[in-house]
Amino acid sequence: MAAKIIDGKAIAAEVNEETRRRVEALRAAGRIPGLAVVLVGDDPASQVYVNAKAKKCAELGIHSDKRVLPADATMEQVLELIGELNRDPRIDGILVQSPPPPQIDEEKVIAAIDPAKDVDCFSERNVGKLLIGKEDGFRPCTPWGVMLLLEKSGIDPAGKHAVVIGRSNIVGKPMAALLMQKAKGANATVTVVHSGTPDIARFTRDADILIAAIGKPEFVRGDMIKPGAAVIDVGINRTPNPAGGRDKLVGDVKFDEAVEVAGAVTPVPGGVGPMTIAVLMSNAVTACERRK
Ligand SMILES: Nc1nc2c(c(=O)[nH]1)N[C@@H](CN(C=O)c1ccc(C(=O)N[C@@H](CCC(=O)O)C(=O)O)cc1)CN2
Repeated sequence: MAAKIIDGKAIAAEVNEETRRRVEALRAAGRIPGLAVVLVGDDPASQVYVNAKAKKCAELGIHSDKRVLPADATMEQVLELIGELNRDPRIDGILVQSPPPPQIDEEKVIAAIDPAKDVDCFSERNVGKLLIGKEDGFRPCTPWGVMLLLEKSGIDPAGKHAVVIGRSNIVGKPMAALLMQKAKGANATVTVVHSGTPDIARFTRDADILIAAIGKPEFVRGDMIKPGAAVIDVGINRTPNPAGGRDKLVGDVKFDEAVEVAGAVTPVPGGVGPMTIAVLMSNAVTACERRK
């Protein structure tokens, strides 16, 4: 039987509706949440994402401040801008679109963001809070988006074997931390596999929940999936369109094969991507709600 297709757009719309209500309540109290989105350079995919963030802010009533620095911007310029945004009382959340150009030390830039405005949850302080289960930091956008997709699709990780493919700071590591947390909607037994793991399929075939975040187009094939598993595809890979025109988007999972084996699967596009932006919006509003 073909797998259930998890509709990330529909679930993101539910999350956004809740965020819109919170914005309305803040505005009624004379407060307007503000999000600053910093793009260094002109990477086409990053431009798509920052524009999508600004558009979603406008839809939800969040003030957005998009700042674009040239591809040859210096560390000093980026740090000066972060300092300005840290001090700006209209700005509750700040993010720097990743990846920045090579001359920019991303770790130093993240460290310069006021942790109370770090709505990406990339800073050492907020990642630390996440690891120890403190809830006064922020929820990492893509991994928390995955947790919501599971919850809203009726997939409870408790007692299940979750396998995360990939160990990036943005997705793999926080994803594993969230899934293993002793909390309602989590409590999974987690394995993380990565480029240094021999025979990845040996682990993925045992996964009740498989999260693919390795950045390799269609890496997960049907024969790597346990029948009935939930397969969440975090990958967004751009490949040339054989028919010409715009690049084709493919995930880290070979969708046509996965759909024949899995119990549930997310598509690309329209799966995890919209959730990333929905959680970011929610985090920006949380930052505003917390501000004295
Ligand atoms: N500072 C950050 N940088 C990056 C993050 C992040 O969370 N914070 N994540 C990714 C990019 N990203 C958000 O920034 C992101 C990626 C994809 C989508 C999305 O909605 N994708 C659509 C397809 C859109 C398209 O490319 O045409 C989908 O999957 O349906 C949203 C956000 C790396 N950088």
